[in-house]
Amino acid sequence: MTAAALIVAAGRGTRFGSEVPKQYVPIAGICAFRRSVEKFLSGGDLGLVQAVIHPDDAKMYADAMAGLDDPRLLAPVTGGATRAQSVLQGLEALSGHAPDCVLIHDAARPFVSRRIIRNVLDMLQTTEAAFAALPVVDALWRVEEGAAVAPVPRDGLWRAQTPQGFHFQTLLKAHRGYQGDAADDVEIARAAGMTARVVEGASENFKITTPQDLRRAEQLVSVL
Ligand SMILES: Nc1ccn([C@@H]2O[C@H](COP(=O)(O)OP(=O)(O)OP(=O)(O)O)[C@@H](O)[C@H]2O)c(=O)n1
Ligand SMILES: C[C@](O)(CO)[C@H](O)COP(=O)(O)O
Repeated sequence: MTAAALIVAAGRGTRFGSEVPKQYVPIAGICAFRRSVEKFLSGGDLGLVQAVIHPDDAKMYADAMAGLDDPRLLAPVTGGATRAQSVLQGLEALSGHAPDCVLIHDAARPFVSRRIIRNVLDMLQTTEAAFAALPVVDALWRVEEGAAVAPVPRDGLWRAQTPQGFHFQTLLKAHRGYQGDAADDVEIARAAGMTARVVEGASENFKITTPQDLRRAEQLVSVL
């Protein structure tokens, strides 16, 4: 089974709020985007790695990936205004290479492990879609005006992460037929009738969304 990774990095990081988009902000000298790309290039199970970037970021991308001379890393393509559009652009770019499956990953999740990548790939041997996620363990409350108003049952609730893996042709067809944005690619796959199975993620595989997440990333790197 041939596999490609698609790493989406065309977002603007509005919640993070820095001038440099969060995926290019250094974490102990190496940005999240490069850390993510390196993780998928290591281990040798991904035949191709396709990055999707914002049209304004070509120079930052070149600087971030400087010295990464792995022929499996394809030239980046530009994304769109929504994450779903960016993924579709990446899938179209990969379609000429016709991989059997694709693992889609947020550039902003730099601490994905080899274990998770391997387990998502392994799950794709027996199912058409598989994604990393963690079960919700805390009590959930609906809060209004700063006060708890109703408990929300947490049974069966999982927090989605990436990578999210799919049989390539089925996902490409699903994306081409999908209108609007989506929380993630599992939503698009399910809308097309695919079954998506869960693989255990990890708390370290968090997404850098706010400046607080960057501080957490710096702390994590300091103890690795
Ligand atoms: N149009 C978009 C939007 C998002 N992404 C990517 O999707 C991943 C997850 O998205 P998120 O954390 O929401 O990133 P941003 O959209 O950049 O953040 P924000 O919503 O705060 O603006 C990121 O790696 C981001 O670069 C993308 O490629 N294209
Ligand atoms: C795809 C994702 O990372 C799954 O957790 C997530 O949906 C990305 O964006 P969000 O806007 O932070 O939900």
